[in-house]
Parts: sequence; structure tokens; C-alpha cells
Amino acid sequence: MGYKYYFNCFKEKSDSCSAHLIDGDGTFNDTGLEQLIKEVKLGECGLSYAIVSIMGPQSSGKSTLLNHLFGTNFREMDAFKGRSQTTKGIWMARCAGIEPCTLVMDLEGTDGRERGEDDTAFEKQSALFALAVSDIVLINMWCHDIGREQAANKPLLKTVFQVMMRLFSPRKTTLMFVIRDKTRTPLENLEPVLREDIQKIWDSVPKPEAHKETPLSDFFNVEVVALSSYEEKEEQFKDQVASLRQRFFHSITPGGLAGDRRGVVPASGFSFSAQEIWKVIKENKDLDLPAHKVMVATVRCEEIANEKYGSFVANEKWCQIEEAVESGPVSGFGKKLSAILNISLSEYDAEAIYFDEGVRSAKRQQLEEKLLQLVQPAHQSMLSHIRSGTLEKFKEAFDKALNAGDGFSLAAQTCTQSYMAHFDEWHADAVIEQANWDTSKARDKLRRDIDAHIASVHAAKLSELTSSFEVQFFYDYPFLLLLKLNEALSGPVEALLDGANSGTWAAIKKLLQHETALAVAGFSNAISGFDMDGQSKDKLIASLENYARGVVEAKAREESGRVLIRMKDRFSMLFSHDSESMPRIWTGKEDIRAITKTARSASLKLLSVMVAIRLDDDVDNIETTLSSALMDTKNNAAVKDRSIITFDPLASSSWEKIPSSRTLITPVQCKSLWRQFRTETEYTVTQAISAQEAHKRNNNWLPPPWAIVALVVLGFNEFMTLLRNPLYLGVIFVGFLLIKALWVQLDISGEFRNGALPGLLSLSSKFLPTIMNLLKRLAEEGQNPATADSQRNATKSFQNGSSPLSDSSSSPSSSSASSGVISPQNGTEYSNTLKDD
Ligand SMILES: Nc1nc2c(ncn2[C@@H]2O[C@H](COP(=O)(O)OP(=O)(O)OP(=O)(O)O)[C@@H](O)[C@H]2O)c(=O)[nH]1
Repeated sequence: MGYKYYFNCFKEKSDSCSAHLIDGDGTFNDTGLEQLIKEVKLGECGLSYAIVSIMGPQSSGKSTLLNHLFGTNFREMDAFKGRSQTTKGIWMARCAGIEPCTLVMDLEGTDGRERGEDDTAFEKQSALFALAVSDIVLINMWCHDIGREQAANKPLLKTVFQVMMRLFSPRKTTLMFVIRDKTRTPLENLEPVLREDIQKIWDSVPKPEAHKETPLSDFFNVEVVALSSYEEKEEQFKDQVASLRQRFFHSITPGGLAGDRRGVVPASGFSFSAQEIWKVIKENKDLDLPAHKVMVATVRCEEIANEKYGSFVANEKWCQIEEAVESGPVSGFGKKLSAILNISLSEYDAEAIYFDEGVRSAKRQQLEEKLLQLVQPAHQSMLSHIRSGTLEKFKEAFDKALNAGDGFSLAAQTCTQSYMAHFDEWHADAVIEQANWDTSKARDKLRRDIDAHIASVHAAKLSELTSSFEVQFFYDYPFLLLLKLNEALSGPVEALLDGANSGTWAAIKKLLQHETALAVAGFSNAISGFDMDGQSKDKLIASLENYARGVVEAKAREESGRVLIRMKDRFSMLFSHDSESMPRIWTGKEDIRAITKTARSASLKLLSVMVAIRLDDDVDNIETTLSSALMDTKNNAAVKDRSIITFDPLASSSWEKIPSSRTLITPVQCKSLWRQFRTETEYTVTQAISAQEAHKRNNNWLPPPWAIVALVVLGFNEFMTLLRNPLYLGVIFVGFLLIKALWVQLDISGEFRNGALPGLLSLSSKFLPTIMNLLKRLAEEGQNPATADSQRNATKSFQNGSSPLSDSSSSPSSSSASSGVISPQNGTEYSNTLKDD
């Protein structure tokens, strides 16, 4: 039943399941084989397939056996035509209903009646091919040939054993001897004879050195079966065939009928492998099966890889992604592409799994590299989109943050951090699992772009600020600040220099430091909101400090131009005022020389302070130099003495230890200034001396002692005469009064205060009119009657500067006046008037 079922099953599709693998001329029918493999889906079998072949003498019923055994439809000889060759070359067909997929090859008969002896080469070639590709080789033989010297299969076996040596590393193949037309002799008796025959043949075959001692069993599993005659005992034949068929099921499992399958190639490589083996056999080369296996693996894996690459290129999803990524970012790019790549690689793995591992892995790697190379431009585009997209989004967010009033620095930092993180996130979405590309360059580029944008915005903002409030700050604030600084320094510096003393520059320095520190603090506070780098800030602060110093220096220079005035002021202040700042009255007691020296010293001190800017801690000896050069009287005396030549420390245009930049007044200028100062203050001193002398003169009415002695000696007689005659005394007294009146009237002492000549000139012009006036008034007084209040009038006139003599003729008291008697009251007033004068 089973046999019939499989046979029928085969019959339904027999036409499509066989191929003429190698034709009678030895041409390999690769197309036919491919077609057969495709039809029987051998490519999907991996290693689960078996190849069976049959050899044997021509017309020995091989095809008949195969057709019955495997359900094939190889051409059988028509029994009525007699024995002639029906099978040319090698045919191949699928064994119907046998699992795993088993292919069987029907070889051309070996006793070559048709081809003749010359064609034995084809027998060898086909035998070698069958041994190279088959797991099981059936040797069809007539039962009556067993133990016969001239057995038909003897040359065949010889050939089989010889070619087996040509397989570089032969695999163990199952040789199944199928005894046809078995006789009544039991198989148990036949088999030893057959095995003996086989051994004899094996022993007779010349072997290479390496296999000289190798037993037959190392190369072959020998199996023997016997079948009844198909022609005479068909039913028995069929039953025995059906029984034999069972042995071909799962033949490749361990312990199965198939050999060790060391050299088996994956099913998908069978076609190529068979072609190559035949090619090598045709070229009469030795077959190196391991190398062949690697070669087959290489070719097949490459084919598979190429096929997978091709199918990836044509993959619809990939094409869509590739197209889409050109115009913009693709969501889930990495995942999608990774999945497609995974499919391709998995397919490759599945198809190439049974090939040599080394080859398979190498080809897989190549495929992966090729695929990644293919998708890299798309990934680059994706990265580029992500980078530009992130940059654009950063720009928007940054602008927004700035517009929202966030500080520039804070906004830049926050947005940068945020969008770099976004980039990482978006980039993670684009990562292709299989690729290990370094994307740090893209990240770095984005960072550079962001930084460049921040820098450009910063520059633009600063540029925009020219018309904005902020620039007003940048322009106005420093201006206001400097103005304030100027005010804070100018006035105090002027005041300090005005009262110049040894501590002036220390005080100015302290003031400068204090005001600069205040300004710097204010400026730092004001610019704290701007993203100004430390260097620029330090630069501005340094400028501010320089400006402050510049203000002080400029003020000092300005003040140095007024040094002469200040020296004179100081001189005059000290010279004309006493220690209590009261104006001096030159009474004669003052030491003008000492006062002058003190005043000049103070002026020189002022000069020494004003000659140089001393804002640093350098020490100089300018004051000493000036003092020794200008104040030292001994030195000056020496200079005046032209016979002594001394060194003049002021004969220079620069001060020792003082650079020209800090010099306000050069030594030469000091000398010139001092000379001018002396000249211009000389007059004041002279005036003081004159005033002192005048004061002395005014307060000393007595003649010199010698004059008094001379008067006493020479005028003794006249004095005695006057004492003896009182009339003379009265006349003298009246004369005295008259002269005194003239003295008062003409203000003689006042006139002579400005010198003798001007006094004489003035008196000469006033003398006559005064006399005339006196006389006139005397005349008038004489004519007017005496009044009761004559005494009061006399007093009035006296107070008005009139001579008391004017009343002497008209008032009773005038007699007393004329007689030289002055009332105590009048006398007092007179004396007061003199004092006032
Ligand atoms: N005596 C005998 N004859 C058989 C047997 N089987 C088949 N034959 C006959 O042998 C002849 C040849 O059969 P094939 O199957 O074509 O033989 P073959 O070995 O395939 O022939 P080639 O392909 O030409 O080498 C046919 O006439 C068959 O009927 C058998 O078991 N015993």
C-alpha cells in the first residue's frame, strides 16, 4: 500500500522532478539542475538532504530499480527491444516521498558497449562525481557475477576504488551492493563471497603512500542487499524494493544509511558545488573536498550576500526612507533602518548558516559593511537635519529667552544645555543598531554652530546697543562716572596742592585710591548684568583707574602753572600776618629777616611739592636740592662770590629719579621761578623795612643826643637870657603855638611820610594859601562881636581843624589862649587829634 501511494504520488508530478544533469558529452546542465532544485525546494533544506546514486553495468535494471525504489521516472529500456543503452550521462530526480529531501542520480551503465573501451574515461569521471557528491552509492550487480573472475562489475569497482583515492579528503560513503536476480542461495552465503571479491579488488587497486595500509572500511560502509528478478518475480521484487525503500527514510540521521557526511555542502550550494566538482573532474584534477567546501561556501555566501544586498536596495521601505530623508528628518529613522537591515542580515544568516563558519562570518561582515555603506549617506542626511533642526530650534529658543529679558549669559547657557540634550535625544532616535559610527563630529559641529550663533548674537546685540538704552549705558554711564570721578578728584587735589606740605602727595594718593575704588565698585556693579568677559572688564577697570590718575596728574599740571602766584600768596600770607593770622604792624620790634626767611622757606616748600607728581612710593630729594640751591645763604654767598666755582644742582632739565612724564617743573624752571619770586617779593620786604623805619622815626621826636648836648652847650646863654626876660618866653611860646598850628594845618608829618621831596613840594604849594587863610580867618574873627557861646564856637572851630588861635581875639578865653594857657579840655582834644593823625 505504502509503495503504491508513494509511486502514485510521484506519478502526479513526475515530469517536473527530474533533470538530465550531465549529458552524454559530459556537459553539465546547470539550468536543469537549478530548475530541479527550485522545484523540489532543495535550497531550503539546509543540510537536511541526501544524494543517492546508482552505478552498474548497462541495462542491468538500474532505472527500473530506482523507479520502483524512489518513485522516479527514469527511462527504462523497453524489454522487447533487447539490451541497449538507454541512460546517457547522468540523470537526477527527486525521490518521491522520502524525507529528508533525497535526490537520486542514475548513471550511465559502465560496461560501455556503446562507447567502447576509449570511453572508459567517462565512467571514471561519472564514478568520481557520484562518489564526491553522494551519501549512498548503489552498486547494481547480477547475482551470478558474485565470485566470478570476469564479473561485469569488477572494472567498475576498480574504478570506484581508484577514484576514491583522488578525493583529497574523502568522506565515508555507503556502498550498497544491490544483487539482482538473486538465486536460491541465501544472502548470508553470498555476502561473504561478495565481500571477499570487494576486498580483493580493493587490495589490487594501487594506492597512494598515505593510504597504503588504509582499510576499505575507512572509506566505505559496505551494505549488501539482494532482490528477486523484476522480470520473473515482480511481486517479490516489489515487496523487497518497498522494504529497501524504508532504509532510505531519514538516511542522514546518525546510524542511518548515509555516510559520515563530512563533506556535505548546504543544499543551497549543491548546484554550484556539483558544477564545480564536475568541472574539476573534467579538468582531470584531484578533488580537494575541504577546499572545495570552503570554495563553495565562499561563492555561495557571496551569492547570498549579494542577493540580500540587492533585495535591501530594492526594499520598498528603505527606498521610502532614503527618499524622505533627503527632504527632511524621518521619525524613527534608526529603528526603521535597523529593522530592515536586521531582516537582510537574518535572511543571510538563515541561508548561509550551513556554510563554513569562517567564510560565512566574513561574508556576513562584508554584507553588513556594504549595507551600512549604502545607508550611511542617509544617516548623514538625517544627522544633518537633526543638527540644523536643533540649531534652528536653539536660535528660536535663544531669541525668545533674550526677548523675555533673561540675562544673555544665562539664556545662552540654558539654551545651549537644553538643545545639546535635545540633539542627543534626537540623535539617539537616528542611531542604527548595526553601525558604530562616531557622531561626535556632528555634535561638535552643532556645538560650534551654537557657539558661533551666540557670538554673533552677542556682537549683534552690542552693535544694536548703539541706539538703545543699553548702549546709552555703555556710553553714558562711563561718561557720568568719569565726570563724577573728575569732580571727586579735581577739587580736593586743588585744595591739597594749595596747602602743599610734605604730606600733600600722600594725601592725594590716598584720595585717588579711595575715589578710584568707589568708581570701580560702581562700574562693576553696573556692568554685572552684561555678559562681559573678565578680560574686557579688567581692561575697562584699568582704563578707569588710568583715567582717575590722569585727572590727578592733569590737575597737578594745571596747578603747577600757578605755582608762582601760590608761592607769592603763601609768602605774603606768612610775611604780612603773624602767627595768629593777624595783619602785622611793623613797629620795629619784628625780625624782618627771620620772617622773610620763614616765608620764603614755606614758599620753597610749596615749590618743591609742585615740581613733580608723586603718586608712587618713590622717594626723591627734590626738597633738599631746592633748599640747598635756593635757600642756603652760605651757598648763595659762594655763588655770588665769583671766585668760587660750585656745582649748580638746578642746572638741569630733569630731576634725579623723576621721569619726565612725572615732572611738572624742571630744575631750570624752578631756578627761574625762584628768581622771579624773589624779585616780586623784594618790594614787600623793602616796604616792610621802610614801614618799620618810618614807625621808628615817627615815634622818636627827640633830636639825637649829640644835638641835645650841642643845643645845651651852644644855647646856654640864650636859655639864660630867656629865663631872665619872661617876655621873650611869651613870644617864643606864641611862636611855638603858631608853628604848631601850621604844623597841624599843613599836616606836615603826613606830607613827609611819602618822602622829603614830595613833602616839600606839597607843603610849598599849600603853605601860602594856608597862611592867607589863617590871616583871613583872623581878620574875620576880629570883626565879629563876641558871642555868649564863643567858647563853644571856638571849640567847634578847633574840632573842624581851625586854629585855636582864631578864637583868641574874640573870646574871653582866647586871651588865655593867646597868653599860652590851654584849657584842659581843649588840650586833650588836640592831643587826640594828633594821635589820630
Ligand atoms: N532479468 C531481469 N531483468 C530486469 C530486471 N529489471 C529490469 N530488467 C530488465 O532489464 C532491462 C533494462 O532495464 P533498465 O532498467 O533500462 O536497465 P538499465 O540498467 O537502466 O539500462 P541502462 O540505463 O541503459 O544502462 C529491461 O528490459 C528490464 O525489463 C530484473 O530484475 N531482472
